Amino acid sequence: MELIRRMTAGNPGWLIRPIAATVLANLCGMLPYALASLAVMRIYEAFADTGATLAIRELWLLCAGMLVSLVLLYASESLAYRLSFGGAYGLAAEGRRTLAEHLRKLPLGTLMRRDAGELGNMMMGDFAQLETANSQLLPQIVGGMIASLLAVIGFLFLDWRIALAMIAGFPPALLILWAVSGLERKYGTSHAEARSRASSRLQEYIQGMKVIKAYNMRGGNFTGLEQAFRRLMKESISLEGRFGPVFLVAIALVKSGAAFILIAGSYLAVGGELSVPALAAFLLIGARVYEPIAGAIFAWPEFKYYALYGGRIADMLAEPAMPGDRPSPSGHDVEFRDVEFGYGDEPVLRGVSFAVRAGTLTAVVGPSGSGKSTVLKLIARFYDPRSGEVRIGGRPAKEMAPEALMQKLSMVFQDVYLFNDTIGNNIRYGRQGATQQEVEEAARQACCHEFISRLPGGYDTMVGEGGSTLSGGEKQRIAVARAMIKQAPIVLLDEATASLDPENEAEMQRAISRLVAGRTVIVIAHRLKTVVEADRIIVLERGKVAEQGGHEQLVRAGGLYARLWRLQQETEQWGV
Ligand SMILES: Nc1ncnc2c1ncn2[C@@H]1O[C@H](COP(=O)(O)OP(=O)(O)OP(=O)(O)O)[C@@H](O)[C@H]1O
Repeated sequence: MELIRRMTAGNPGWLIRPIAATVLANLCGMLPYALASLAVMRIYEAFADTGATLAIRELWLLCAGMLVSLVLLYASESLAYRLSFGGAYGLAAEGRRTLAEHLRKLPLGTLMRRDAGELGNMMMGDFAQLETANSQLLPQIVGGMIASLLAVIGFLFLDWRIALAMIAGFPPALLILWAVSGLERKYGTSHAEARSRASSRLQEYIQGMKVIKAYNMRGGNFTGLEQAFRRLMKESISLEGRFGPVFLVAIALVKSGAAFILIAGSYLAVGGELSVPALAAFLLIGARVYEPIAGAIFAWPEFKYYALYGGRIADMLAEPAMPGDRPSPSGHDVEFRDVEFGYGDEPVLRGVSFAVRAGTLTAVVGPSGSGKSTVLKLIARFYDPRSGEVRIGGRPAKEMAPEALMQKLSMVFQDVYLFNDTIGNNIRYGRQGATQQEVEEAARQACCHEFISRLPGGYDTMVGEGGSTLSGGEKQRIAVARAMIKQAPIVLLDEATASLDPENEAEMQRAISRLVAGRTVIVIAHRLKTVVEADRIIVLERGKVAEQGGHEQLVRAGGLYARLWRLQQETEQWGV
């Protein structure tokens, strides 16, 4: 059951029809042999000295039955083939959709614990392994088992002694397979890990190509990648080398049953207890049974190996989604109450408390690493605090459905990500279903309409993955347009530190002043103007609120803010 759960990534229903069709195909596969054996027996009885006459009509009927059974065999096998592939690919498509949806609901912390390439591998590679396993290996295994079971049951009715001879090699074969299954899982897990690691390292290598070229990196810089490939090679050889011979022995033992049929059958035939055609029929059907079992034995370890990938997907799906199902409240104020938080063991925010009134502008300042971005991430519920509370509109954020909370928030972070889609659609991600006019209006407000209109494809121009075809300033303004079209009442903003050219800088400032007008704004401030105009300034130092208040008040207090202020006047930048 656990194996099925893993192989179907939690959706076993998808395999019922393909398995039923495979069973049907195997039943149909036995039919021509059973009818042929019956015909041979009738002919033998007629010519042997038994006094029976040859029933031509019955023979014709048997021949017709064989023809029909061949047609049925073709029809059922093609049905099983279609359903197996349809089921396996449908299962993978549905599984990928479910996993993508689930990832969206997970806390960012859960995702961050994973290796960068692992989720991509899981989404494409692991599901591809399940496709192969469910479309090719599973029918082979199920078919093999059904065929052998039916043959053994049939033989038991005809002659239990022959049936026992037929399966004489099964118990030692099963014993061997059972004995190695623990070891096989161990080496299989190790191989799957090596494969996934090699894939992640390769992905990292390709993604970092810009830096690799820029710094002319080679040789020793890629020992990690080389080691990952070397380990994969060793694990592959070890897996095949260790277990291949074991399976060959198990198959030889199973097939040794044909020799036992011959010995036991000959003995019975000499004693007059078994007719020669019955012996021939047993050998004919017996040989037909061993092939699918051999196929199943070969497919089984591979299938179990793929189940490791299914297990990784099932484990990911079992990761708890972010809790909270209440709608967001109507208020737009934000409050931190004694918030403690850390990404790992080390605390990053330590007892942070502050309140932001609705419709005001609050600037968060502090030295690099003091926890400013973390504060914004907790408001957006990328993470939940370890203790204390983040409250929005007077209610704990962690009780709210993440989707409901997101409708209240617009975010513009420094590392703007644009999807590999048109510029228009990238703005429309802010509000699905927005009309072209609304998109253009948002772009005008965000001071990017002009440069978009100058592009050859206008709003239909494709943006490279990650926004690689646009300048830093253009990307930021598109992000502002995306936030603008959302019309959310709370805006979280991380001002750009990267210096833009004066024209871009002025446009960006204008775009942002339009975005924040009349909203609750919490901004990581890097610019003098923003700090001075803020209704309230929160000064963070090593994860604690060192001071808070208005600009004049904090300058007079002569604390950290006053020091930062003096430094800022020399460097023109906050967050020193
Ligand atoms: N995803 C993460 N995993 C682990 N540690 C993190 C993560 N993000 C931030 N940190 C750590 O948390 C601390 C606070 O980081 P944060 O980004 O909130 O600081 P910041 O004040 O915004 O810094 P900066 O002004 O340099 O952007 C830092 O020590 C940082 O190394």
